Amino acid sequence: MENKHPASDNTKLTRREALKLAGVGGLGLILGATGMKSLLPSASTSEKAAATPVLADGIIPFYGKHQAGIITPMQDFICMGAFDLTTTSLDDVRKLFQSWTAAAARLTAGQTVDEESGSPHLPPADTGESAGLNPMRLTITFGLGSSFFDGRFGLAGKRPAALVDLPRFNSDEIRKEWSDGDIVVQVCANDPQVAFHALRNLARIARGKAVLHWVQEGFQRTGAADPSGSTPRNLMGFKDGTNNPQVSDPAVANEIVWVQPSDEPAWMAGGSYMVMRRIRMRIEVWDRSALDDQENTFGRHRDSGAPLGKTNEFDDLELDRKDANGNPVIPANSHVALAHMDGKVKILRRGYSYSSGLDARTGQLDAGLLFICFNRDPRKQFIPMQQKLASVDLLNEYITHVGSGLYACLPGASEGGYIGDTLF
Ligand SMILES: C=CC1=C(C)c2cc3[nH]c(cc4nc(cc5[nH]c(cc1n2)c(C)c5CCC(=O)O)C(CCC(=O)O)=C4C)c(C)c3C=C
Ligand SMILES: [Fe+2]
Repeated sequence: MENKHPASDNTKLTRREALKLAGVGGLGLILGATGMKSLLPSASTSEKAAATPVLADGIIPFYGKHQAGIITPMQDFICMGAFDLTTTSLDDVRKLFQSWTAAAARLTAGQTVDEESGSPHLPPADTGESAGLNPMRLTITFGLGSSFFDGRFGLAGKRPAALVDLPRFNSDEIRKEWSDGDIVVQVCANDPQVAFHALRNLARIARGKAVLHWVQEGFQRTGAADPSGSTPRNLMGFKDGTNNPQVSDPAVANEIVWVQPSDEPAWMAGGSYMVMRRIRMRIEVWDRSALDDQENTFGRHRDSGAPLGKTNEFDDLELDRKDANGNPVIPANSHVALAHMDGKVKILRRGYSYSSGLDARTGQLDAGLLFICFNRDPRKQFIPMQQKLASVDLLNEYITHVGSGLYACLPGASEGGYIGDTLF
């Protein structure tokens, strides 16, 4: 995860500015042949032909070797949902993914979900709430849960060995309503309405074939609130994401995130495994604990984000450093000391804070971390790491895992193909 927030992501051009820039041509704006109808509110036909600008900064290409939304630098908002298939026909599943692929390509390019029929007697193709909006770096990422391979579609033999049922970890209080699902769709954007619009329209397309099982939303501080793009803070007040691997380096991404052609099965090459954990924080208890307890819990200073005993956020973690009494400066059961895994096991974290009102039973805030990570093989990465954390992490006093899912995120699709075409 990179922590730079391009300030331009939040720059919405007015129609006049967009047309002006389009006239300049070749200076950062691309004129998309497919058009950007939803970007410009009502334009005359001649204007549309002359200027259908694509805001280079607002668009993340949908097609490619890998799905977007995995090593993509994080957007400000997430709206993700899991679907359960109601059809038992593989042909229906294929058609669903073909329709979703076409819709996702349009939406991420800032277009409506489909062409309108023009008939006032039919429901509009698009629900309309993102009309005129910049796509705001929208990405849509699809994954398959283990239940997808349960035999309904004749694909049981194709289930990846890495797509295990996650074990029950110490202190888990996992609830079905926030867990699993046949298919997961992760939607991220720098605008919550753009993200919601995409998931809602994908759910509409799925009608008769799949229904939503859960929807979870998350946020971090926006690029507008922190144009410098420093590491975002979680709801416990600590910088979260500092020591994420530098996946802009392809060698690092191939090692940690992407399933390689040499890995099994072949149809997952270029894909990745996503773990989702809804982790509730006992915020009220945390807020009553002393600053030094908080810092010992994470093993980092709250203000700077530096490892305990150091000054700067990106200073090296030196876990064997001792104080004058011979005790580790960073407690051995602190979160970072454990999650570091001796530097041998790494994951790519891409989580968001969530806030879901009040728990009516306790009168406490229902808030925490929608933890999301990507890894090449969860049996070697997430699972051993979480086993270690679940057993002794000081952070466990303040958190509970209440939702869970593991999904095989398919490789990317090329134009003319569809997400899932390597499998069905
Ligand atoms: C199994 C993986 C992890 C879970 C679950 C997890 C939960 C969790 N983490 C924080 C806050 C922080 N985590 C930090 C570092 C960090 N966390 C993980 C893994 C999981 N975290 C890793 C691999 C690392 C990096 C370790 C390293 O090598 O340095 C930090 C420190 C800053 C940073 O590097 O990001 C914070 C803060 C919370 C609040 C949480 C559950 C609610
Ligand atoms: Fe962590």
